Amino acid sequence: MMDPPPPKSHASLFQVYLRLRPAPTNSTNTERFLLVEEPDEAETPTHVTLNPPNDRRRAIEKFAFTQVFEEDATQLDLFQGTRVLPLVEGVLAPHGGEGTDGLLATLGVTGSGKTHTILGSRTQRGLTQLALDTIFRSIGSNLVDCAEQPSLESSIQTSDPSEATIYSAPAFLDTVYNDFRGSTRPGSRAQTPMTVRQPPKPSFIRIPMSDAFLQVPRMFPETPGSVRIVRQEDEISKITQLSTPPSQMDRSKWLSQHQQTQDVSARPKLAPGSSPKKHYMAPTSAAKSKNVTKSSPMKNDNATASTRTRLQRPTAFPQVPDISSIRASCDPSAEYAIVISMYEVYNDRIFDLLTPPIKSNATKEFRRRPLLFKPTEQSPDRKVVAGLRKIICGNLKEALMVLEAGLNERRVAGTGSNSVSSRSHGFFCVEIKKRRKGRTSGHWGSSTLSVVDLAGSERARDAKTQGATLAEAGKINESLMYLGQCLQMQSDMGNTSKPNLVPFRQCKLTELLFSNSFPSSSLSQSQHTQRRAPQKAVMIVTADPMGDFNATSQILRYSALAREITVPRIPSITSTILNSQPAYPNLPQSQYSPCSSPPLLPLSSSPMSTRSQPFFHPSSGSHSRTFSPTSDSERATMENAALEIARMADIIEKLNNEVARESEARMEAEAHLMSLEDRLVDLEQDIREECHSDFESRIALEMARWKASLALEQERGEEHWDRKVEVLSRVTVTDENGDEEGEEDKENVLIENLEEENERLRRELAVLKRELGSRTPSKRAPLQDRGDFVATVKSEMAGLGSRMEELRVSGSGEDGLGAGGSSRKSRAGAAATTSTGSPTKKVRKLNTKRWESVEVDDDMM
Ligand SMILES: Nc1ncnc2c1ncn2[C@@H]1O[C@H](COP(=O)(O)OP(=O)(O)OP(=O)(O)O)[C@@H](O)[C@H]1O
Repeated sequence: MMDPPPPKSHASLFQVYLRLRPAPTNSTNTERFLLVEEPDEAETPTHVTLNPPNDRRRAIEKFAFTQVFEEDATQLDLFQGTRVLPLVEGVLAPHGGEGTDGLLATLGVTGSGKTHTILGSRTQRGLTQLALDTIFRSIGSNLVDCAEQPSLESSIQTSDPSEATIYSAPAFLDTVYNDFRGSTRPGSRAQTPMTVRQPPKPSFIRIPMSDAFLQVPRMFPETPGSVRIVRQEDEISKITQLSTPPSQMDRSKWLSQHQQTQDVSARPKLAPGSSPKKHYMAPTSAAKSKNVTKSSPMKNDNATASTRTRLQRPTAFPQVPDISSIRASCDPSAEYAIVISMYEVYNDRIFDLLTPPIKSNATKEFRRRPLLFKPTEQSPDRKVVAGLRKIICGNLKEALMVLEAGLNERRVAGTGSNSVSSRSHGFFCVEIKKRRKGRTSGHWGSSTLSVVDLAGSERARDAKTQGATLAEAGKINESLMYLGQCLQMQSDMGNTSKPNLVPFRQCKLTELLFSNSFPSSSLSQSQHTQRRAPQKAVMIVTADPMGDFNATSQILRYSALAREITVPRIPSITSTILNSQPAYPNLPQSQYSPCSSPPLLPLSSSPMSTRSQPFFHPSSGSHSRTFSPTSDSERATMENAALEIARMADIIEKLNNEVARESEARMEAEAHLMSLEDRLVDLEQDIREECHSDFESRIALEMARWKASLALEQERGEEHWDRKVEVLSRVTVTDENGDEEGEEDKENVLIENLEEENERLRRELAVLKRELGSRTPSKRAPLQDRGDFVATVKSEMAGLGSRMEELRVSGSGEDGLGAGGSSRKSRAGAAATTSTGSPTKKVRKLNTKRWESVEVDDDMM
């Protein structure tokens, strides 16, 4: 017998429970590969054996869990058996002080019943609803009332370490549901989504998300990947079972009431198993948004409120199982507030499920902003999901409606393995805020119960997923692989409080699940904040004992608290030989049985796998053949052969496992690659759009700058030309003045020259006269006789005379006094010159006296 599972008080990070689901009604698989080991009397089962179907050569594995729940276990059994109550008490902290965080998660292959366990079904409450019910009833009158104390909202907001935005439930629900307050309409939990024909996608329909609350159409605008798609047949079958469970009321009455409110008759009735032909879907939010006119009291929602579709108000929730007798203790000296938040981890990013998506300017699509898991100013030592929207709930109904609103936003899709398959890891967090009673301004301490519905691991081949859904599956499998590594590490280490031994920082999911499992060791821990106790965590592994063998065995391998592997039985011929006489004299006889394999050591390295007792395939022993070796040597040969066969079988098994692992890893890698490609395309698109808008804004800026500088240049150019023209005109005026003066100067120079000439001639004349006077009378020839002299003097005098005349004419023209025949022409020219000349121009006048005296002298001669 395998070692017992660790005691319940064992300090593993997670208590791990296994729940087996009943076979689905449409299951064709009849071979059961998971067998529950009979417990000792008065004990609950804790071990299961995994028998490979149709292949007796494969190893038989045995797994230990904290407890195993068989197919007939009810939701209440789970609630009590998985010890949810101590988790609730941990967060309520009945003995004062800060509470202990609790984590309740489900893990399993797709379709194995995780969501059913944690969130329930149409008729049954899940562990989440049961935990909420317990919390509200246990706190009772110690719960604060936001309606009575409006300041509560802000005081809780101030104490919240996660940069959250906090609202009261009525304010939030007003923006989400129609007629939240007023309606008395007898509602059913199963109102029919509006039907819309949608031919292009024939095999799926879109409906609101939760099984438990099918009546609500989508709250927020449709976003890629955020729709819940289910096969119509499932949906029809669900709808026909909605509202009050038929077991609780007369079926015909229920049906007639149901038909009144649901209009089911409008839809085609499907035979069981027939494929859907017509399709309906909830109206798109864009279409519905036109009807939304009521203004929202919530900040930032007004912009989006107009584009959001409101949900139909649920009026009834399942009441089964009834846990009114179960109550957790709470701190009577404290007052409590219950604050709910919801988020999902999708493609390794965290998205708030209670904040509506925002329309992107670039892509015009509604998108959620991913949130960060980080330390904040008020929580430097612990990472928190920062920036969530949190809702203060005053009663169970409000909490359930908030839960429903969030579930509506969670990503789910129909796959080959599950018609309503979760495509993200959903986190539902109930924060218990607590402070001393009567301290109206006191700080609110807080501890959280997180309920996690993990997405199921799946094989692409079985799930028949492709494109984005396959890529999602790749991400899901990858994160579950990391989770598996962490869980394996905890089971291998037995008890580990050392965070560095558990590789939980590899992805968001494991960070969120494990980071509160270790006591904070941060040096930066504030003096005011107490060192928090590590969270208490419960993991419920769900499995279908007749489902996918490979996927189930893989999940069991890494989630079980302990594991033992036994090599397959030796062929019956060998066992028969060995039967006749013990072949292993060193081992006790008690370890053999007539049809057993040799006592090979288990293969697992798990601490619990060191025991040597093998366990056997149920069918072994029934095929024995007798063979009697004749001698010792034959017997020895046969023994060796048997050992060799066992060794070979072991190697083959290992190789088979290796191949299975490798092909699984390859598929995961391929899916991962596809998801990366998708992200790359998205990223490229975003970058292109960003560049485009950036480029456009730069061009616009440059254009504006260019126009401004052009205008400036033009202005400067004009100014420049104006100045040039001005300078030119000034220069022209100056030039004109300069010309007149030059002309005057020239004339003056000419006159001076003439005067000098005149003077010279006079002197020459005087010299000649003196020379003449000093000669003898005989030699003295009259001047008239001297032709050369007379001619020279006469011609010079005539030249001088004419030039003088010219000057006179010019001077008289200036004065306007001159007149007479030949000078008239030059006077006109002079007049033309003086018209542009300076008015102050003065022409020097010839000394006519001297000229006249020359003429007198000439006459004398
Ligand atoms: N214990 C159970 N009893 C009755 N029905 C069950 C049980 N477990 C699961 N089911 C049914 O099986 C179907 C699939 O279960 P569920 O959606 O909970 O699977 P899941 O593990 O959450 O799948 P996924 O990972 O794809 O989301 C549902 O219709 C659910 O009602």
